[in-house]
Amino acid sequence: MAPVAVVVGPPGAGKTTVGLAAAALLGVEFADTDHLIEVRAGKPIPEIFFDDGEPAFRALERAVIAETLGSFEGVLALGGGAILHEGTREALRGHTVVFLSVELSDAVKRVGLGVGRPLLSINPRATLKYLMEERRPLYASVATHTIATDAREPDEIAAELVALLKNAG
Ligand SMILES: Nc1ncnc2c1ncn2[C@@H]1O[C@H](COP(=O)(O)OP(=O)(O)OP(=O)(O)O)[C@@H](O)[C@H]1O
Ligand SMILES: O=C(O)C1=C[C@@H](O)[C@@H](O)[C@H](O)C1
Ligand SMILES: [Mg+2]
Repeated sequence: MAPVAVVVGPPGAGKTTVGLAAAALLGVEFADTDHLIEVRAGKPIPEIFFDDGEPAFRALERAVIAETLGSFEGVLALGGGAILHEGTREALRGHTVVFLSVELSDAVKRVGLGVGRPLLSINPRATLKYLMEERRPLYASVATHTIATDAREPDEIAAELVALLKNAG
C-alpha cells in the first residue's frame, strides 16, 4: 500500500489546496500530515509549537509520515518542513513525489500574514525567503515530478498533477 502521490513544497505552494483537488479528480481520498498531526496531538499546530516546541512537532511529524506512507492509498500532502528530516527523505524513495514549486512573490501573497503557520508569525516574507532557499534542494531531491505553480489556478495545477500520474502509470 502506498499513496498515489505525495505532495511536497514550501508553505504557500498549495499542497493542501491542489492535493485536495487532485484527489477529487482521481476519486481517491486526500490526507494532509499537518491535519493528521493535529488530530493526534488534539490541538492545532500553533499550539503544538507553543506548548511542546518545534522538536516535539517534528517527532510527531516523522512518526505520522512513516505510518501514513505505508498505509494510505490516496493523495498525501506533507507539511512544508517534513523533508528536513533525512529519514523522511529516505522513506520517500520509491514513492511518486510531486514538488509544487513557487517563487517567493506568489508564496508571500498566498500565506499573507502567516496566520496558523507558527514559523511565519514574525516577518513572514524574510522567513519564507530563507526557508525556501534552504529547502529548495531538498524538495528537488525527493521529487519524481515538479510542477511550477506561479500565476496558475489550483484546478489547472491539479489537472496537470493527475495527467502526469496517468502518463507515469
Ligand atoms: N495556485 C494558487 N493560486 C492562488 N492561490 C493559491 C494557489 N494555491 C493555493 N493558493 C492559496 O494559498 C493559500 C495557501 O495554500 P495551501 O494552504 O494549499 O498551501 P500549503 O502548501 O498547504 O501550505 P502549508 O505548508 O502552510 O500547509 C490558500 O489560501 C490557498 O487558497
Ligand atoms: O514549513 C514548515 O516548517 C511548516 C509548514 C506547515 O505545513 C506545518 O507543518 C508547520 O507549520 C511547519
Ligand atoms: Mg497545507
